[in-house]
Amino acid sequence: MELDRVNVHYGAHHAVRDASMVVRRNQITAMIGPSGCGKSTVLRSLNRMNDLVNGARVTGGVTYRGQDIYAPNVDPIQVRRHIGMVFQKANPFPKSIFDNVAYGLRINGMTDNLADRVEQALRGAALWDEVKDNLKKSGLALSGGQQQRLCIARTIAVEPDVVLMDEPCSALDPIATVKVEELMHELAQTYTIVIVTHNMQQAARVSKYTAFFSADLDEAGERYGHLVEFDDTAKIFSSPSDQRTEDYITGRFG
Ligand SMILES: Nc1ncnc2c1ncn2[C@@H]1O[C@H](COP(=O)(O)OP(=O)(O)OP(=O)(O)O)[C@@H](O)[C@H]1O
Repeated sequence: MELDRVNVHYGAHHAVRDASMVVRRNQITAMIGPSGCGKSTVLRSLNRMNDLVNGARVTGGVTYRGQDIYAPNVDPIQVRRHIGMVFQKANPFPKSIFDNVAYGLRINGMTDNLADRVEQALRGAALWDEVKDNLKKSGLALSGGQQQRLCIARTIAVEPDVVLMDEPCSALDPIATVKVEELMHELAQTYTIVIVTHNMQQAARVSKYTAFFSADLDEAGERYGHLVEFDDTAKIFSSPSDQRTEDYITGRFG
């Protein structure tokens, strides 16, 4: 995917200015930066999730495999089918484990071999062994870490290309976090992953590329977010080009 000078407004507030970066296939790309610098906003612009936010407006180019996802003939629901999303707080439906995973499959008419598809998705999310004897149990009865993996299973069941993750581990304990991080590495063999994280160590551990965002004040004193630096994760964390990145990763601000 490619972002070309992406700008996002919420009503009159110009929240993100001129963010340009690429998202490489089958790699994990992390977005880091202090609170309010627009990481989630930019993430949501990658699958038109901002369309669902009142007053949000995205301008600039977002292309997926060369196609402008904001072009008038593009159906946002199809965009989200190819570019799925996992949220900060696991949000299983009040349904059985099976039906949680089958939900998107049914909506998208992917009901041939439904049970196999559900199994594959649960295996892909490293949850199958823990739930295979309890598929009728409510998704809400699982632990937090299991719920997040159920949400990952639900997302990958419809076979997206890209999985966007908005702070997927921030509500998890360290053991569940390690499981989801290990899972990300496995998922990256099949999917392209973009993760927003507050946790710099997590970005350093899991990602190949990192985008560092920051927030500044404009001439009118309004806060806006922007992309400071995008590079290999190893470079961002060892010898960043920009002093602001250096200050952030060494804990001098943010
Ligand atoms: N739904 C919304 N409606 C109005 N303004 C919003 C909305 N979501 C975000 N914003 C504003 O856009 C700016 C960027 O917010 P965003 O949540 O993208 O930042 P972030 O870097 O992900 O922050 P955090 O790390 O705290 O989650 C902030 O000023 C925020 O107040």
